[in-house]
Amino acid sequence: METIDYSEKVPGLFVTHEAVSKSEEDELVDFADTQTWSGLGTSPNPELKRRTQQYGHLFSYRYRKVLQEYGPFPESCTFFVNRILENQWMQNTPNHLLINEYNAGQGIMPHIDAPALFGPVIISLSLLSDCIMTFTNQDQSIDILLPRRSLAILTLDARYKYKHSISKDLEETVDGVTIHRDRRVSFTFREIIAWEAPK
Ligand SMILES: O=C(O)CCC(=O)C(=O)O
Ligand SMILES: [Fe+2]
Repeated sequence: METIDYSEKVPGLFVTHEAVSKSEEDELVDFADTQTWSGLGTSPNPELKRRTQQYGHLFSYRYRKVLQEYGPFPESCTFFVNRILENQWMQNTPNHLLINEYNAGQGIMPHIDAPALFGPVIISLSLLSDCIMTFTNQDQSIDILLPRRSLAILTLDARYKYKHSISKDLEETVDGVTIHRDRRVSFTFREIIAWEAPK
């Protein structure tokens, strides 16, 4: 594992390479593929244009609030939750796991994860494919390579001031490195701090 500090480009952004091994990557993806995916017309969150799974709690994209507590994370993920705490990637035990699947040609629009609902650190594990995450802040746009099996750690400005997005492009270049997008599965761990935003 090696952590790259991108703070000079995007304050509060870190990327830890090889956060999981190849066999752990297989284990996590195999687990996800034995479970039911939602999105693309399937509830909950049928309106999403990509397939997702949620553990710990159920967040509704439509209503912008947490709807239900599911209980502990699946057994297959506990090794990684332990690693999160051992490395202090997050201070508190995550209570929400969002699995996103992006097939080639799928991305995610620029957004900031709801500041009122999710805690100060958002971490996202990239599996199966490299991708570029773009951080935008007013007129700045910074492309960051998230290699397969790396963990992106968003804190401070990277978490609260920059929007993050993933393009739909099948081929992209960052810092002279060209990547080819394939199916990507990400595991995003967050801490839910409130079920809905104060009115
Ligand atoms: O796929 C990722 O790494 C990021 C997902 C994300 O930004 C989100 O679901 O809020
Ligand atoms: Fe996000």
